Amino acid sequence: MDILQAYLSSESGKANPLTSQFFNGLQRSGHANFNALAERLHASLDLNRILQTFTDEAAKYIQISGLRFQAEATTVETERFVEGIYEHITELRFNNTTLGYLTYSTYREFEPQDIRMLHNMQSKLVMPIYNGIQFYILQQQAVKDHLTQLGNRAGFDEQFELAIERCIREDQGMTLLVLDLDDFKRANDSFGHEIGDQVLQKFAQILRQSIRKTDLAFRFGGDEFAIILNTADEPVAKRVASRIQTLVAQNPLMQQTSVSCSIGCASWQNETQKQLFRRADHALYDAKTAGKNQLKCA
Ligand SMILES: Nc1nc2c(ncn2[C@@H]2O[C@H](COP(=O)(O)OP(=O)(O)OP(=O)(O)O)[C@@H](O)[C@H]2O)c(=O)[nH]1
Repeated sequence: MDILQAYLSSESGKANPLTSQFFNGLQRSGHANFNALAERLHASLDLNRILQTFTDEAAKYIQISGLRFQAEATTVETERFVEGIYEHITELRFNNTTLGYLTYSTYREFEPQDIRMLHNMQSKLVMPIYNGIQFYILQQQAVKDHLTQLGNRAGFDEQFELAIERCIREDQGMTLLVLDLDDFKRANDSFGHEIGDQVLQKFAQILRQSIRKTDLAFRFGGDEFAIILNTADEPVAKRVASRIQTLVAQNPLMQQTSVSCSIGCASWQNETQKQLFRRADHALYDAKTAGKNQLKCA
């Protein structure tokens, strides 16, 4: 049975008379009381949880296969989001500014009374969503390096732990690259701190350009960086490292400041975070002592 048939069948509850009665009752009385919902929505700052709580309540009255909230800062979806046949998009506004857009995915078009009720419910969602977005932005700032906009050390620790957990749980590999600019102190001393900052920003851009969306790049601080690659395939890791070194060598600012980059690489081998990091760091040390601008794999 496909999703539409399931939805149209009586088992799915589409034609649930109790729901209809309740809903019609609400409409007749002119207003539904969503104060309890408002309280529950205010109890969390997590956008996913806020959206899920709202959807669970809305689903008592209307069949929704999924709800998505898109803001400038982020997009969140309800768990097990299923694309329906119809989409109903509404704007969430607060203080005359757009917070984002809600997309209801459904198997039938909304009736005017559905829309009226949803708008009533949505009025309870505005403040919790606003607070959730502010909280999300603060959380992002806490794990971001301000100069390069890459993840910072705290962000790395968090993501590195998650990556190792994924390796254990899903039997999927990962590779850690640790990178350090060569002779960056000399570039700083010769061209000044501002140019030094530009070198760091350019290098961060090269890292972003050299990895896939599923990989992550970080700046630890100073001229030290790391990349978590979503694969244990050494040739793939070597290709990424080589792309980075080539882009650095071809870049006019890097050429002008005579900065290159050394890279240490290690793939996960049933070990702890510390052990994997130590192996990659040793490989980086080997690359430095072997003359810099090199890649060494543990
Ligand atoms: N411009 C700038 N420089 C920084 C920043 N953070 C750290 N540094 C400088 O980065 C330099 C790092 O120096 P080292 O660790 O000796 O690195 P290096 O000269 O690349 O040495 P090798 O790795 O052996 O090639 C120091 O001069 C720091 O002052 C920053 O945010 N901006």
